[in-house]
Amino acid sequence: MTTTKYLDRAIPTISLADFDSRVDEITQQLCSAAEEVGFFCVTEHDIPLSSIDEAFTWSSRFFSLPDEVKTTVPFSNNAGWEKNAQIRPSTGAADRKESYQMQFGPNMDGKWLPDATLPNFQTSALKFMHQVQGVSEKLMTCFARGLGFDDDYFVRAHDVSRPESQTVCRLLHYFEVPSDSARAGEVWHRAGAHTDWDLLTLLFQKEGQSGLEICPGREVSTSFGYGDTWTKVEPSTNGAIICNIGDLLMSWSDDRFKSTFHRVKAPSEPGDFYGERYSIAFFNQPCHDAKIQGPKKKYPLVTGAEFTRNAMNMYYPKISEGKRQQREESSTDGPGKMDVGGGIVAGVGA
Ligand SMILES: O=C(O)CCC(=O)C(=O)O
Ligand SMILES: [Fe+2]
Repeated sequence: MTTTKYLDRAIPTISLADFDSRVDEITQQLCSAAEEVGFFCVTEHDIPLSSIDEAFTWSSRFFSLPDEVKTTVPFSNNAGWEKNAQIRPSTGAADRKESYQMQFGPNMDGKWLPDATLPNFQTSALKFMHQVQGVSEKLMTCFARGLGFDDDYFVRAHDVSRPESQTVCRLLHYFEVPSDSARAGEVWHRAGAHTDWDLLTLLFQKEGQSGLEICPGREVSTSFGYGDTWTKVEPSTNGAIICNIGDLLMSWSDDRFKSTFHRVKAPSEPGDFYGERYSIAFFNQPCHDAKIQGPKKKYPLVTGAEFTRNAMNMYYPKISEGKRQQREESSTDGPGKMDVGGGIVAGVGA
């Protein structure tokens, strides 16, 4: 087995305290973090730690439900539940996890469980999502300023009160990995290396549940290759939000801001975390009718709907190959590796 090469890279920590009076300073810090690493940590963001803890409690309540219940809200159109069904082009195999994607508007029709099944879940989830949207809007304001757009430019394009909204909050649950999996010759992908294809991702992790790693160095949003030297991003202990630039903001900034490859490593080396792992990712997706083009017009103008479709086309052939490969593997490994969620999960902003 090969040993992972690691490099300590500093992940900038940026405080949003006194946002209105410090907006220029924060803009400058965010823009340089986005230009250099593509990942940064946001503190003093006004979401209380208790709300984040509560969101994780709801998440574990949701995932503790029997699969027969969760399968009544199956994944389609970027909303709903899937299990072992997301295939990454970088690995060609399914991530061993389950996820539940929630949106703000009509895309969730039929995708919320009835209140009798999980009382107050929908209300609590939407409350948390609006809090995260609030932080996203501050970051969007700064990135708009940094690029010379008017302050509301990105906020308008990501208006979650419109039916055209595509923004997604994704609850994630990675399964425990058997500690002898490497010896048994098995590879348990948690989240294979990828970039997110949204504007900006806000990620909540749980203390002690490590595994997130980044690999900076991508120069243009149209390239797929990434290096082999990783940097660990440890979960925060104080409610800090880990944020990363997605492909959409990379192309919308004419490649000035970097959408960085990252993964949740399949544990295989001493010190890796093998236990079950929960995280929550909030993907800021453009409204269908948003018009996307950077200030220097490096890439042709596309709408939010077209951008998502182009991203799907770029990944889809590789995903299909992966699906075939997974089917072949499943036929020798037995039912443990079959999709429960069914179908290919793509176009999820990640
Ligand atoms: O679970 C994590 O920590 C990261 C998840 C992620 O990168 C994604 O879902 O796009
Ligand atoms: Fe991601």
